[in-house]
Parts: sequence; structure tokens; C-alpha cells
Amino acid sequence: MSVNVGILGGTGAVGQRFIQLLDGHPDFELVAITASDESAGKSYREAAKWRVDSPIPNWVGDIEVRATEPEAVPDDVDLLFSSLPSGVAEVVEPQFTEAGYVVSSNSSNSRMADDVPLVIPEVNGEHLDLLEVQQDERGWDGALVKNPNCSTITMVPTLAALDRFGLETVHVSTLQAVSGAGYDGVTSMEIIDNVIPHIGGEESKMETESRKLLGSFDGSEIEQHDVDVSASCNRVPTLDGHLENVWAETAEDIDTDDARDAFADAPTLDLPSAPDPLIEVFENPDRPQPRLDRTLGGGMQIAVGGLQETSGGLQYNCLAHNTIRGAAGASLLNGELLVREGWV
Ligand SMILES: N[C@@H](CC=O)C(=O)O
Repeated sequence: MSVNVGILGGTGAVGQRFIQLLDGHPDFELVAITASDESAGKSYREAAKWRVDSPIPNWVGDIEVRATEPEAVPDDVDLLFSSLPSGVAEVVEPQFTEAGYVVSSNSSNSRMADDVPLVIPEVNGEHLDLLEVQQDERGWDGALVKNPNCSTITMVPTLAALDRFGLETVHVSTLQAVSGAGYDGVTSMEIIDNVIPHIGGEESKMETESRKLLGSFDGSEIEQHDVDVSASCNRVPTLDGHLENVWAETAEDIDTDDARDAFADAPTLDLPSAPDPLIEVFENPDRPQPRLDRTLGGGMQIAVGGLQETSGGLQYNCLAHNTIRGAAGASLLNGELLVREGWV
């Protein structure tokens, strides 16, 4: 099977990860890349300031970048990945879905819209069925699916595993890599020898997206989980890999062996980009670490460590590669699920 895919906003940090992950993909063939009007018409090699840690695939370097508008994308593209800035995506993604394209998007707009599935395939793949409601309500031939914010994706698979004990309250403090802010996000003068205890909008994303992801779909709408999540988000001078300290309180008592079993039972999917296992638990208390552990499972695994019982539940650390599992890899996995479920 070969599915023709394109990337909307392919020259930025996440767009470059898409290209890296699509190179050699068993089912997807990259046939179109769009970017801003200034880049349209240039070769990808000319348009992108390539910074990913492997060379631009030669065949990609020669692709001519297109304008980000439905008329510029060939009709034989079956699936589009979007890494557009959210302000642009808000306007442009509906134009593509109206034109009949299926869009798997990493952009932060519309993630909490009632009729937009926000999906981590191993956690809530069944929420994709919300697309029927979306197409009915919006009259779209295409469809729009989102993956959550990188800091949310790092934590939620672990919370989903612990929900068998009745998840009630979660406190999380993050140590987020600079790549999460994009190439021009934080300057070296701001971040070297420093930690910035604020990432605009990040805390509320973690608090709201988690509840939607852990919610249930009744055939017409998502009923959000009632877990109470409080987040504190910090930018630290690592390049890639978000590390998070989590305190989860559960209705039932939980010990570290229960938690290990729950993490080991986390689902693994038969999709090309799905890691096995989904969650890797470290016994060594100083792991996971961003530099050592962010590329586990090709950057798609969630690493967990530092398990400790607390009075109300469990404390632990979790880590994921923020531009792979937390961004491009997340959209790619959603794309693979869309294909498997017949939406593409
Ligand atoms: N919003 C996130 C993006 C993920 O990498 C961040 O700022 O780190």
C-alpha cells in the first residue's frame, strides 16, 4: 500500500522532523511540501534552513515548495500533515478539509473544539469516530484530526495507564527543551545558564487537553475525564526531550509494583511508527534523562522512572522526545491510524 502525503508548513522545525520521519516510511510517499509565500517556488533545499541531525534526503532537497493553498496541492494527495503556525492553521486547515483533504495536524488551534478529535492512538484511538460528527456538522468531505501539545503527550499515556486505579488529581512540573519553542523561540542569551519558569499558554494546554484525551466518546460527543490537572511549565537549556515530574492521586491505593504492571500493560499498536513497549520503566533513580533517553523507540517511546509511593498515589518522572513523539511523530502515528481506520 502506498499513500501519497503532503506537509503543510514543511520548512520549520516540526516540518523538518516530518521529512526525516517520512524518509523510508513503509506506507507513505511524500509528494508535496507547502510553506509561506516567500518560500513557494524555491527548491526545498533553498527554502528550508535545515537543522535536523541527519542530512536532507536528496530527493526531498529537489522538491519545489508550493504555496499553502488547496489549489496548489495535487489532487492525488490522500493525506496532509500540518505543522503550520497556529494562526495560519486556523484559517488554512478548514480550506483544505472543505476541499476534501484529510489533515493530521500538530498545530495548536482547534484542539479543544467539540467536533475535532484530539488523539494519541494508544490512548484514545476510538475518538477518531468523532469525525463522522465533524463531517455532518461542517459539511466537509475531508477531515481534521489533532495531536496534543508535546508536554501533554509526554504525560497522558502514563495517566491513561494509571486510570485503572481511579485517577483523581494530577500535579505536574515540566522541564521543557528549547526545540519546543521553535528555532527562533528562545535566544541563547535567554536560556544559557538559566531556566525560564514560564511558557505562554502551556499550563492550560496540559490541564485541558489531558481531560479531553482521557475522556470517553459516546457516539456523539466526548465526555471529558473529571481528573483535576495542575501544571507548572519551565523552559530549560536542553535541546530536545521534555522531562516531567508527576504526582498522581488515585481513588484506590497504588504501590510501585501496581504502577509497573499498569505501565507494562499500556497498549502497543500494529502501526509502523508505534513503539513497543509504549512505556519503558527505568529502575535506576537517575533516569530517564533527556540526552540519554529521548531517542528510545525511535523517539516515540515514553520513558518513566523515579517511581515512589506517596500518601495519595504515586510520584514519578516521565520523558518523551518533544519534536518526535510530541509533534511530527504524533501526527504521523495519527495518519497511520487514519489509514488503518479507513479515513484515508
Ligand atoms: N509548546 C511546546 C511545544 C513542544 O515541543 C513547548 O513550548 O515546548
